[in-house]
Amino acid sequence: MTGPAPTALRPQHPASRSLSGLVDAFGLDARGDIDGLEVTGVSLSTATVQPGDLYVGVPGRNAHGASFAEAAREAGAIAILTDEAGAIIAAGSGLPALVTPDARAALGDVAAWIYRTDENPATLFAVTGTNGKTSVVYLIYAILGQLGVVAGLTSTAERRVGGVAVMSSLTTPEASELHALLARMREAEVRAVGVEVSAQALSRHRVDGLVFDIAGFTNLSHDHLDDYASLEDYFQAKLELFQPDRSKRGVVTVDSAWGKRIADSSRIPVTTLATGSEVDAEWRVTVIEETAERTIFALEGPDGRRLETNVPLLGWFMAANAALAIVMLVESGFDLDAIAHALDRDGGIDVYIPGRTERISGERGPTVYIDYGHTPDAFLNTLDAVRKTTNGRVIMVFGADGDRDTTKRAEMGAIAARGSDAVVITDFHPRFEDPATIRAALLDGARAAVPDGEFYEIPDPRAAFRAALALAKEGDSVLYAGPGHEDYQEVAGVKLPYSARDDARLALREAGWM
Ligand SMILES: CC(=O)N[C@H]1[C@@H](OP(=O)(O)OP(=O)(O)OC[C@H]2O[C@@H](n3ccc(=O)[nH]c3=O)[C@H](O)[C@@H]2O)O[C@H](CO)[C@@H](O)[C@@H]1O[C@H](C)C(=O)N[C@@H](C)C(=O)N[C@H](CCC(=O)O)C(=O)O
Ligand SMILES: Nc1ncnc2c1ncn2[C@@H]1O[C@H](COP(=O)(O)OP(=O)(O)OP(=O)(O)O)[C@@H](O)[C@H]1O
Repeated sequence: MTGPAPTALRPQHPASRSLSGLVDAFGLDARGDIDGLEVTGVSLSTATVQPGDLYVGVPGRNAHGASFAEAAREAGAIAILTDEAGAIIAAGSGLPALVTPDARAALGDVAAWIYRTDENPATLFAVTGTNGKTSVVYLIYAILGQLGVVAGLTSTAERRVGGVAVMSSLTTPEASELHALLARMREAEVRAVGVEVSAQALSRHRVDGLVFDIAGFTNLSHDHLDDYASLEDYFQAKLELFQPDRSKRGVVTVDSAWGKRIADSSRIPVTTLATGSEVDAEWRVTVIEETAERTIFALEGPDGRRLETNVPLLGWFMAANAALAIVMLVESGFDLDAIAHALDRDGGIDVYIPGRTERISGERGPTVYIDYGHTPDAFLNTLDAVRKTTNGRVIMVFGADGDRDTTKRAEMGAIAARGSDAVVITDFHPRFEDPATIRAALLDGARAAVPDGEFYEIPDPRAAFRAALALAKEGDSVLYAGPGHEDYQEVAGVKLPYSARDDARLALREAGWM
């Protein structure tokens, strides 16, 4: 794929360690002369290799990473860590090989050793679930800031060290990048870090070499059935986070049966949280008021502990996300009263989450939200929240990912059709799929659910958004779901520049609403 070069935050002053020390520590089979070699970093991709790095060659979908050993050497790598097949492939590269049966499985501990991330670690918060991970990670980061704690985060949107941020590519970085990031955070005296953990990260060793202090679970619903054979397999991948080799304690939202199963099957101490009054839990969040600007909620816990505050985001689920963030902080040792005091002082949770039900319209005209929702459940919840705060019509714009779970498209179309007064179907990231086929699946789902619905099919997202805006009047809402914080559209292997947020602001100005 072509597009902007990946960026990653690494330690600015890495300490070197001896390569033979690494070989001894992990019982690696060293082939070639490694005498006197010092390693300062580790990378899984030639695109990110820096001088002094150990390059890690793992088998991939398209190639064995070891076939890029020569390029890694040219970029400054001093050796390659790989498997037996990789050692044969890399033999002519001029790099000494450190051989292990499964280099990906070894990577987390190797990266932890190279970056010494087990020394003086920050408190680590992991968040998993189908929807809400990024939001909870940002909420933890924001509340920590309000408590005066220097914090960091890694999410689908950004990696953040104190005030420094870079855009993310994967939701959870590869272990090499994650440990480098944690080392950089230690340099910046970050004391607490929120880490968004995808199921894929757990299945692919990306969070190896770490034990989280607190793991949080939001929810589970239909997604990623391209990566997992069934929802049960996807659930089992997430459940792994709530076991002693991954996390010390857990906080689990038990609104769904999946949450209850996590709480019952985990082998670490777990605290439960529920929304509303239907389900039993130790902590309970109750929504008091939902407006287009904020959601006010109460959180009640054991021993009569209680907090009332607000989050400047739309929807009951953002109150649930905020409650999960607060209970995770309490479980890590922060006092609920101290949190309540900081939030009262600041008039609520002072958070900005890029592209999550982000209201981008001004005082006049229809209310416009740009959202990252790309699952049936996210559509259901955001549409419900928008409907509750809209007097007029709700118009929805969306597309679906190409080369990703195709089985959710009909359901996305159906939910959009049922929840909106008009639907504009457009292109999202077609990738290598035919975009017309993706739109047709969404439209079929919409038409099957609401045969006489008002549907438009407009391939170009800029034109689609303008068409939706032209349908809207004062008092109406436009929900554009999918692109969220992203600044590109991926078509046939190329990332074309496109920010839905910037373009929507431009369209609002063109229409005279801003
Ligand atoms: C399908 C999949 O999992 N792909 C991952 C895989 O890439 P691949 O198998 O396609 O790699 P490949 O092209 O065969 O190359 C093999 C190796 O050679 C290296 N290489 C390749 C070419 C080169 O010039 N130089 C080089 O070093 C590659 O970095 C790789 O290590 O290995 C790469 C790193 O080794 C990953 O970055 C990549 O994740 C891709 C980008 C991905 O999209 N993964 C998805 C499934 C994912 O993880 N998604 C979740 C989303 C969760 C959510 O939002 O809910 C996530 O956590 O992001
Ligand atoms: N607790 C929740 N329950 C259901 N839907 C939610 C919840 N929180 C957020 N959403 C919806 O899901 C979308 C994605 O939210 P968020 O980015 O926080 O989730 P995520 O789990 O990080 O997703 P991804 O891994 O794809 O980045 C939001 O824009 C919103 O539409």
